[in-house]
Amino acid sequence: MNTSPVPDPATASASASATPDPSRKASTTGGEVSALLRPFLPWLLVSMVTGLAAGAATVALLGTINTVLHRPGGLAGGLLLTFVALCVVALVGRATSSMSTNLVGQRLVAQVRKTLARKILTAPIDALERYRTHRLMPVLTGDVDMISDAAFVLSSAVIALAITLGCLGYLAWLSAPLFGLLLVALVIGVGVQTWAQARGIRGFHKARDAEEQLHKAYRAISDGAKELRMHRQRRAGMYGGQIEGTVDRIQEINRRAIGTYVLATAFGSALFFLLIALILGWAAWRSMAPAVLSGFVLVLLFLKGPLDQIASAVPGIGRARVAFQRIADMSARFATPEPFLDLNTPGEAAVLADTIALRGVRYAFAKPEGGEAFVLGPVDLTLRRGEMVFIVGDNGSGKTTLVKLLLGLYAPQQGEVLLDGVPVTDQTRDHYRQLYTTVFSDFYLFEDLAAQAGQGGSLPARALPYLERLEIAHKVSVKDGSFSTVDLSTGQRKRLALVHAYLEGRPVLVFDEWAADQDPTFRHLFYTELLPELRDQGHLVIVVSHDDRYFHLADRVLRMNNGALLESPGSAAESADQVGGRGLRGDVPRPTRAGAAA
Ligand SMILES: Nc1ncnc2c1ncn2[C@@H]1O[C@H](COP(=O)(O)OP(=O)(O)OP(=O)(O)O)[C@@H](O)[C@H]1O
Repeated sequence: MNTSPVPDPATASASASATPDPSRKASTTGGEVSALLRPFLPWLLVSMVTGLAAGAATVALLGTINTVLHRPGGLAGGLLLTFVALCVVALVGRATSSMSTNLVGQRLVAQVRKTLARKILTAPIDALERYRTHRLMPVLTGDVDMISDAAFVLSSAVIALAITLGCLGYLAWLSAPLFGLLLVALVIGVGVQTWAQARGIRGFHKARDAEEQLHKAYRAISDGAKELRMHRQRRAGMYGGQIEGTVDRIQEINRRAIGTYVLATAFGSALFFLLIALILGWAAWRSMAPAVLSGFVLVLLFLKGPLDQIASAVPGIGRARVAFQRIADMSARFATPEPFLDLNTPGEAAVLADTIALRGVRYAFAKPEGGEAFVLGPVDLTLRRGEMVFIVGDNGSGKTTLVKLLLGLYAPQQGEVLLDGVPVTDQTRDHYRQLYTTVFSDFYLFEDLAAQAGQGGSLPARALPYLERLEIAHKVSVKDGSFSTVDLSTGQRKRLALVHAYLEGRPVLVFDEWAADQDPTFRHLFYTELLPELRDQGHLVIVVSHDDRYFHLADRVLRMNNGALLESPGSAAESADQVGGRGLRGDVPRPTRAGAAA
């Protein structure tokens, strides 16, 4: 029996899909953020060193200017050379620091984009299903862009910080008592900014939560556009209640958060002018060398620029921190990829020699709020090459879940799947999946047929007979490895998905409610000709269906009933008459819930 490491989500908290737990967030974020930044440490170091050099050179320039102001000869001789050299260092240092910070920012964004895409592509399907799409998109777009924007701001903020530190050093050297005064003002200013930052970040977190709600509403107005046209009350509720309310809430939260920063910055400016007044007062009270006083005031006034730059960068950096936490949280949720899921090499084609079997397979979903957890199985089932098997049952009885287990999309929490008698393991599951071509009821139609291009023969020529057979050749052609259009009716799009299936030529074909959108004539053709032909070509054909008029055509009918599998007694006997017993195993009907014999 497979002792899969996949945890039973039934025992997991149903809140897994809700807002992240802050304590968990804090513990995961630090690690994820430092893992994201680690590859860029050398560049960050370059940025820091050159930024500090530019800052030091700028401060030295200020010192030189102050000296020149109090020297009779003005800017000449050695001082001129020093001035020019310092200008060069300040400019080159600033440019290098800006470029390396920007490079780090852009590479970081590119890295985050690739990492997230990779994580989504390799995440277990059930983990993706728990993390809802309306939560995924704001992270992939808004949060990543936020970091990109912050990278620009950060580069000037780093230099401003370097200049500030240099200026502080110079001021300390100029006059210890005046520097003492400045230090007191700085401690108060930094304290107020820190308070503003904490308050601002709290606000940005709230706004970010509301943005998820907004995204959900945006999805509803695009995906549910038709329904909303038809229902005035719902439309009004959607706009007035959900969108307007959420947008106003976001606006209000952001306004307050940024307002806090603005107040803190204004307070900082007031403090600054008070400080200058105090220094001038001090100079009047205690005699002081003019060069010291002018130098102090000159550098202090200059310092206002970098300080303002840092203050204006703080909200953006605060928002980037929130965005970073969301990215890190999503990253941590998908931290356990499916093992052995290859993104690079096409690999060998999978082969079905004889059977696919489920042995004691059980799967339980997480318990939804206020509802019962759905449990499927344990299920025992053997399917053979060249069989046409229908999976039938009421809505919500577990047909799609059974198919997902069969396809290897869900790993069984108990039991095992066997391919030709060999258990499918984590290592072989992705290869095993390549046996199947699927058309789900909520299928996604890829326009390009590139995956089939390498199989010899011209793709348009190979596709044409299928397009003709499915009566869509007058609408669609294949050009440059893609369908010329997918702007078709739902039924026609499903026919295109079937063309994919034909062209792929994989051993097992799975159709989940394929015929539901087809007209009666084509539905008849599907059940009576297309499916039997595929079966006769040696494919194992699995059909999830509610079309009871055609159940008698199946070699076997498997009925799902509230998570239990029951092989329909009629189907085997009926089918035995019709298909000469092909693919039948003479199984007796057997409920395969817990306790059933394997
Ligand atoms: N991602 C999920 N999380 C939690 N429960 C789920 C999830 N997907 C399905 N379920 C539950 O599992 C049960 C079986 O769902 P499934 O989609 O397998 O039914 P089905 O037989 O294919 O239904 P239908 O005929 O309506 O397509 C449902 O009751 C549903 O509530």
